[in-house]
Amino acid sequence: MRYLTCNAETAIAICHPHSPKKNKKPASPTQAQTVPHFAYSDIVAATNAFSAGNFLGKGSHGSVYKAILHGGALIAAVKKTKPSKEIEILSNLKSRRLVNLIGFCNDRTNCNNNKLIVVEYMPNGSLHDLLHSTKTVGPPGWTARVRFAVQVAKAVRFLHSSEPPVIHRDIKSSNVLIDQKWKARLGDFGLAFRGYVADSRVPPAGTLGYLDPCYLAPGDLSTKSDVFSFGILLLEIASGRHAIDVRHSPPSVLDWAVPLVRRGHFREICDPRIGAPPDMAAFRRMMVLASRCVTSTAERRPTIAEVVECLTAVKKNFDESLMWMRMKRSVVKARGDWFPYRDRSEESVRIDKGGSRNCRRNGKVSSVLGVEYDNGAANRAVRCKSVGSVFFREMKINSVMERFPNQFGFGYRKVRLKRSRSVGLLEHYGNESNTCHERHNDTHNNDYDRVSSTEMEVSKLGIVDKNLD
Ligand SMILES: Nc1ncnc2c1ncn2[C@@H]1O[C@H](COP(=O)(O)OP(=O)(O)OP(=O)(O)O)[C@@H](O)[C@H]1O
Repeated sequence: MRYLTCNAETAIAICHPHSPKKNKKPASPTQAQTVPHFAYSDIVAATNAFSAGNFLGKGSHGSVYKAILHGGALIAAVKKTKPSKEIEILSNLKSRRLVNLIGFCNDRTNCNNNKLIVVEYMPNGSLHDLLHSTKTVGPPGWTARVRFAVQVAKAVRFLHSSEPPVIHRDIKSSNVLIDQKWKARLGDFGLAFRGYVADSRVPPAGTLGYLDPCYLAPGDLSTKSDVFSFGILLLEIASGRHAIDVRHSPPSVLDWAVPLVRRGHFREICDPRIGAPPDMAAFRRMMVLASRCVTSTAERRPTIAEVVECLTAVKKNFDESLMWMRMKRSVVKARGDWFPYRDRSEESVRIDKGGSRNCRRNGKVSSVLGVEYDNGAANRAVRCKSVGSVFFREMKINSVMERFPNQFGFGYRKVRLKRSRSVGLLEHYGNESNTCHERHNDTHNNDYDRVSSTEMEVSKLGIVDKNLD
């Protein structure tokens, strides 16, 4: 449901919030790429006469239908569009982050003075449905959510950095569609504005709950209005709450979440259906970012480029944390009865080796020669299912360990065995002050490798082989 609608005929004012280029004209229609025109009869045939079977969803301008064109070679979505600049704007934009324009149909008699717009078909529905529909398999997990957020932010960054800039003005979860590769794309340019903002005469428009409160008059339009809507979307993604939901008090996700961020109650914001995020520190950064996006002073909001940068870092942290969790799990899985978990009387080493072809192939656990300690304790090590060597090569272990002390809290250390270049987890149950030398007998090269004992003592967080960085 849209809050206000746009009179698109007035939507060609020329300005920019930060670097006004008043004399710069928008691209003329001739500069726009030629957009294929479809005959109405072709659209009717492609949508099976707008049958219920082809129905995809309903928006404020009408229904959206799946269209099978060119004898099945092209699958598209057809929707009605009000007289607006949507086709002109979309014809000048092409990005894998957007739901791109394929063509249009402009049959005045059949379309009731509206145009039919043919866009790329997104088989996995909208982000709104994924987050809120009870019909879908289950709500997306944290990795998918952050990935979607990064992808949408990149779409907005693409729009804002276009020449002239495009302001979407209707960023919301139902306008984020999921493609066949489960990547998020930004669609619905019915309210989009293309040009430089200073002389804007476009009446404010947007959707209730996502609309920037600073955007009260045409002259208030800026790229920061999109940043505000994106901030609301980010809160929605994190909490699984609708932007406005009258079943809650307060109904607005903004009024509910921002005070929680201020009080530092980040866990309460997390969508209860999917539990805690893999990296709480990164989640906190994400929520602080969302709060900055929705701040009431537009100038204090970050640019979308900053948003992309921050979210990309959050995504990386989430990925790394999940990798550690998986690694831990695989180590625990590999633990045999012969290796008592709770026996902390001696030190022990487990090696999750990424380099063994044998392990990768059959996933079997094999024992390796273990560890020699200065205190002479006999220890055993187990090498378990490989979790991928490429990933490890990219890891900056030092920084990872600093960032995720909790990951190491119960005794795992990540090590790389120098000569074999394999990567392993070292489980360190004994006295922290013990000096530990690891001897690893690789089944393939029979090399004995040593992990520096000094580095093991570097910090309580863990030990790191210097060569890793
Ligand atoms: N390209 C597409 N591919 C697949 N499904 C689509 C596509 N575009 C829209 N849909 C479906 O149709 C529904 C309606 O889309 P539409 O863009 O018309 O409206 P909306 O964004 O939900 O609301 P509003 O018109 O108020 O912005 C979407 O929620 C989505 O499920």
